[in-house]
Amino acid sequence: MRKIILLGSTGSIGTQALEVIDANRDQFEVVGLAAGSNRVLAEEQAARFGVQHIAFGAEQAAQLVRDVSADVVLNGITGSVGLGPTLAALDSGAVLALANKESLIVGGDLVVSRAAPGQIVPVDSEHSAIAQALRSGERSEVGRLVLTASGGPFRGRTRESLRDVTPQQALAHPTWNMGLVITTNSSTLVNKGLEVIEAHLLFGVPYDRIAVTVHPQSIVHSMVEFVDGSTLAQASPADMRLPISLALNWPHRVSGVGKPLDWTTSSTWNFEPLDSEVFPAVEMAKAVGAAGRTFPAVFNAANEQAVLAFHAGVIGYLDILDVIEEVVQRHEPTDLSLDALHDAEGWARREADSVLETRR
Ligand SMILES: NC(=O)C1=CN([C@@H]2O[C@H](COP(=O)(O)OP(=O)(O)OC[C@H]3O[C@@H](n4cnc5c(N)ncnc54)[C@H](OP(=O)(O)O)[C@@H]3O)[C@@H](O)[C@H]2O)C=CC1
Ligand SMILES: CC(=O)[C@@H](O)[C@H](O)COP(=O)(O)O
Ligand SMILES: [Mn+2]
Repeated sequence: MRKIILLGSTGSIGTQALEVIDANRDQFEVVGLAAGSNRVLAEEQAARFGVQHIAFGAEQAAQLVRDVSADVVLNGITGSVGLGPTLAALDSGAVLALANKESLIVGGDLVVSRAAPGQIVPVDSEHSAIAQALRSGERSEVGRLVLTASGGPFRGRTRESLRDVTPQQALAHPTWNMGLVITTNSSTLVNKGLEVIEAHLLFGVPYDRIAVTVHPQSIVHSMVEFVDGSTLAQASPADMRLPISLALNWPHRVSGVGKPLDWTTSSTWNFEPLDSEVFPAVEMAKAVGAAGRTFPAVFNAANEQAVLAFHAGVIGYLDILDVIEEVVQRHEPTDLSLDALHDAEGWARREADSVLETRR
């Protein structure tokens, strides 16, 4: 029986994790839950799963992780506010099932160096796919990692046609049902940019050997290319319960979590290059990832501010990337420490607010 602490229990990842656990109560026991502001749902979940420890907000979530013993901490909080809980999970010795990619990206080497080998198990579908493909080969035989991107709701559009995009249109993801921030990030391709940095940090592959291809069906979740020209791809229907369950039970699979692909009817899988002129986010993320230090934290913080401003009707859709670019250009990086991160993020949020103020 694995004891699970679930952070972000009220969100898309959190509720799907509880579905997996509910269907496999003989394998998993929830010993702690943390949420943000949705107290009603969190308390209902605690009652349903007999959970005694419940926390609200990121600081309480980190304290919960320090106080309650668990085998696995699933971090499904949104945003870089998840960094404290991520570090607490690593310090506790539990396996960290990581959906909250932002904490790894902003923390960079601070997070990686705190983790024991194999302690971080990715929940993000692309990184779960890569982790699965890597189980069968030597690391020295890896040529490239190829991340798939759905392309989002605006695939094929010109930049000019995106000027008047509404929040509702940006939230119409073609293949996944996710929270507001990641869905918006998928539409701008910022999500894929963050995932390139995430892949570099998780798998230690340099940025010039991490590629992105657009795959609108979201069936192939990513691939590993090996030095002999062979490629291993992981394929399954777009259902996050699969990578969630694998991370909770790593390295073992949980039977019957999802439906396999249907081979009795015709289907087509497409792959196409990313249009980096219209969607520059991946190239921007590669540059900030390679520059390192406080740059990834600033990139992420500026994006978080811009996304909220877009949904509040303060800025237009194209302003999201413009705000990030301007803030990143103005940044003077410092070496990584928790204090430096705190200062850089605070600076980036204030700077983003002042840039977006000029675009009202
Ligand atoms: N959804 C998906 O399919 C995927 C998600 N991810 C990643 O997983 C993470 C969660 O995404 P998703 O589930 O979609 O997001 P949601 O917006 O659906 O859920 C976010 C969760 O985080 C909680 N939360 C927000 N702020 C705080 C805070 N300050 N302190 C504590 N908890 C907080 C929310 O609580 P409340 O609702 O109570 O306020 C909610 O439980 C993100 O990092 C995302 O990038 C990665 C791959 C796929
Ligand atoms: C399900 C998942 O892992 C998301 O991060 C997904 O990748 C988003 O889809 P995009 O490929 O559109 O960013
Ligand atoms: Mn993903």
